[in-house]
Amino acid sequence: AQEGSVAANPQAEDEAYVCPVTAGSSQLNLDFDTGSADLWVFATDTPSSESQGHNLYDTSSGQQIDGATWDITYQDQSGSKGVVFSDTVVVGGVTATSQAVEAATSVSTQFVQNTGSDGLLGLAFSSINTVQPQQQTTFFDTVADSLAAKLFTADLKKGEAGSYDFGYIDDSKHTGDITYVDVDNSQGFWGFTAGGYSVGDDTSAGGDSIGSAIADTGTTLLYVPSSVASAYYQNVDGAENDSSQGGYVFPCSNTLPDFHVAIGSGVFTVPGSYINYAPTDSSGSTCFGGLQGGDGQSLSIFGDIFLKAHFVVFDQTQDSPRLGFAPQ
Ligand SMILES: O=C(Cc1ccccc1)Nn1cnc2ccccc21
Repeated sequence: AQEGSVAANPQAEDEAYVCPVTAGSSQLNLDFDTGSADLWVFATDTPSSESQGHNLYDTSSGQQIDGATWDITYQDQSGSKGVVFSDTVVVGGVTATSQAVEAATSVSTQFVQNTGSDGLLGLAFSSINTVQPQQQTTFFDTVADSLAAKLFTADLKKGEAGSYDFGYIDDSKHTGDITYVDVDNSQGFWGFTAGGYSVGDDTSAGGDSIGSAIADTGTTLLYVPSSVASAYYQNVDGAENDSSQGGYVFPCSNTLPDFHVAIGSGVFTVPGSYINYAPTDSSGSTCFGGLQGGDGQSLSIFGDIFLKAHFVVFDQTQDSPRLGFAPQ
């Protein structure tokens, strides 16, 4: 049975986390993304005007899947599209022998400009993989039956390398028990229900329930209902929701309160320091919040700001999928 571990390296400001992957004969740094299900890469097929500064997948090592194409657009309207090869993909020693590697023939500017990432490795459910006419499986689904245990874990960290482990739980990476909750994968995501929340020294996480949420390593920040974000920033002097800056900003001199959320039988805390995401300009006087209100959508996105404060188990060992959360 296979098991393995790979480093998750933070990009600037923990905007994303990239992991070393071997695809065929190529070494790539890919953004592991539990919010999507395509493994796509910058490749020798990618126009050179779009691929400068990126490591490239050499398509000559793979077998092109005849007629297969893909096209993905993310929530922020970034995206890419292309053709598909079958090749060997190795992550932390775990080998997928016939993995669909989606080579980009067109990539949007957000990805072109982020030269620290050579593509994405989707870890959501294969039901939302975009390859047509025949849908392909994620890396995890491709290797799942060969793993010692059908699960992977994410141990992202603030400002330092964490890890993704496949096939086993490393109990040295978490303190306390793992709290498991049911997953609703009907939309292809690692969906769960978040309960009440509280702010600062009140660790009760009572109050109104946050509701439907997804665990999304491909999203940088933590997006909650606008009422929750408003209640949080009431506790921050000088905070304002500035649409021209894209959301809540506040004077960087603030010490931000912790944010607590009930999930299953547990209460999970995001330290206030994690919610002071980054300065909005070089003067460093105004800072952008790591906790933001969703743009009216009913789905909360528990992105890296939340995930990097915890050890998270993405578990398909049971008849139905589940998520496990533990303090790190
Ligand atoms: O798109 C999202 C947020 C989202 C909103 C609603 C439903 C599901 C996910 N995350 N994401 C996941 N991978 C990404 C890659 C680029 C940009 C955003 C990305």
